[in-house]
Amino acid sequence: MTARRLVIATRASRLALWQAEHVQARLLALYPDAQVELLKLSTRGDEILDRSLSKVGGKGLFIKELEYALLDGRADLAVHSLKDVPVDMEAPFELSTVLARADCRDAFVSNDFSSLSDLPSGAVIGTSSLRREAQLKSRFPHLQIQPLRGNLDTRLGKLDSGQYAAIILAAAGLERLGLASRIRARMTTEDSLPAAGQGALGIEILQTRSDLRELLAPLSCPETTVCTLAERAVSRALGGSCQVPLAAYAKLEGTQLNVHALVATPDGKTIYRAALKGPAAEAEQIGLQIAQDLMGQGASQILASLSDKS
Ligand SMILES: NCc1[nH]cc(CCC(=O)O)c1CC(=O)O
Repeated sequence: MTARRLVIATRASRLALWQAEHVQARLLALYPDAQVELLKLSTRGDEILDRSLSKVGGKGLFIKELEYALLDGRADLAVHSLKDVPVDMEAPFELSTVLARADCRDAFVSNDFSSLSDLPSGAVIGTSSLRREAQLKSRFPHLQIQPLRGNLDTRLGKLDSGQYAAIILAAAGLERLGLASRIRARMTTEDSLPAAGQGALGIEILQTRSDLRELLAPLSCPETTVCTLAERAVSRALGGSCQVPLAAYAKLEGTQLNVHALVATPDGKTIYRAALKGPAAEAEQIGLQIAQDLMGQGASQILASLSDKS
């Protein structure tokens, strides 16, 4: 590899910067002669902190500005939390690389309680994720859910100011920011099935950049790639967005992929679950079959009623 310059587009939040710097460090370790720089951008998703994201247009909000930078050549690659990358990425963009996953579980964070089962009736839990809300309401119907927006530091600040008895956050984000000590309990995937791609990082490039595809290949984690292929296939087949309480989680067991998914009503009163094991080589097919299973159970009505409202 000859010396060259690479620019990484990133959001400017502390978590996004950690992720971009992680990719920067991995690239520099591989290509010590390269010059790897960060281009920090503000996205609409970062600017809209007062309204529920599900009402203002969903996940793409966090990545558009980064894609403009790829298009006009200001940046070569964009680093994202895979969870925030729309499942229907289209030409000229490509999800070229999925890196090794950190803990994909949701974390229970509280100053006063050590787990969800310790919370008294009526206690207020902060989360703006419909997926977390539906699963919480189903498992702990005596708790109250209140919206919680903002970056990780903002959300922790709101917990500390006493507005919530507890909040639910992705364990991976807290770990990356050195905040793992705030985690009181990691929720089992039975109690809170994660979002497709949770805990993994994805790199986006222009499809025309086969030079980059090769250069980034050593960063790819084959296990995480295959798991998230299945998870994102479930989400894609269900027209997944953050307007829908939808979870998908895959685990690699030898050569077999074990995939679990659910679709719920936001009140948690109905939860359709599906699971399927199959050869890892058929990851996307397994995801598709799970989505069909969920649709057959009744998920299609939930999806239709939620899209009517938006
Ligand atoms: N929805 C925002 C978001 N996107 C990625 C993470 C954390 C890191 C990850 O899951 O990869 C978070 C925060 C959270 O859900 O608590």
